[in-house]
Amino acid sequence: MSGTSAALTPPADALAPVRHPDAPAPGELLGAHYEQCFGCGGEQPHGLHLQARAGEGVALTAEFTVRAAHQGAPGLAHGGLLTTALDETLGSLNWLLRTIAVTGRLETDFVRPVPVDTVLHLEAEVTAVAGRKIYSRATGRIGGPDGPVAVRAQALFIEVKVDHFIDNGRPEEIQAAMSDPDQVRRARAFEVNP
Ligand SMILES: CCCCCCCCCCCCCC(=O)SCCNC(=O)CCNC(=O)[C@H](O)C(C)(C)COP(=O)(O)OP(=O)(O)OC[C@H]1O[C@@H](n2cnc3c(N)ncnc32)[C@H](O)[C@@H]1OP(=O)(O)O
Repeated sequence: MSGTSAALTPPADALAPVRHPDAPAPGELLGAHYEQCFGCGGEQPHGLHLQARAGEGVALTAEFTVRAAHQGAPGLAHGGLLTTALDETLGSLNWLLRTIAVTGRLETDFVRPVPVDTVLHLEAEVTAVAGRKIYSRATGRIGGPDGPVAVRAQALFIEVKVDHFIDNGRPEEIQAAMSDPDQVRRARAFEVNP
């Protein structure tokens, strides 16, 4: 059984999402938005190391291999971890809009257990945009990109400015990020979204 709460249903005046002209080309890897990110960063030893690849329109695919460090029950992925993979995948969609956004709401259906060493094949798309609100959905399959659905999610992301992170993040990490020219360039490129 699954369902979607009213908060994840776009309003009648919501618009179709528009891929930004400078979005990565279809097939291109998006790379990490922050190297310390648990979802996509390369500097988190037990992180998901999720790799997302731009698709057509405002859609993408991603892969994540479940490791022993990601268990909940013996030999099975922790549900919260799978939700994290979905959150990261859905969040990556905002790169294609060139919009900085944070997760406001995320609903997950767990359909099948996911064993350790499984590659989770994710696909996600933005379905609608209403002002600062970005509606999206994602599916995770096992056994191959066309395998059975193991997890699916719907989400609402809310657009924010870079100041959201500067004002709320722990000062040590904010200062380190602000002194990294690559990180600043990535953040500012998003902020000048016309
Ligand atoms: C230094 C460089 C850094 C660079 C970093 C780049 C990194 C990229 C990062 C990637 C990160 C990866 C991903 C992560 O890990 S993101 C991490 C997890 N998420 C968060 O930490 C977000 C925490 N929440 C907040 O900060 C605020 O609540 C936000 C910003 C979301 C909204 O507070 P704000 O005061 O701004 O706005 P508002 O309250 O007027 O709401 C606006 C509209 O939205 C609607 N609404 C809001 N919430 C919900 C809800 N739960 N369900 C349904 N609807 C909701 C609300 O009704 C309203 O609708 P309307 O009345 O307009 O119709």
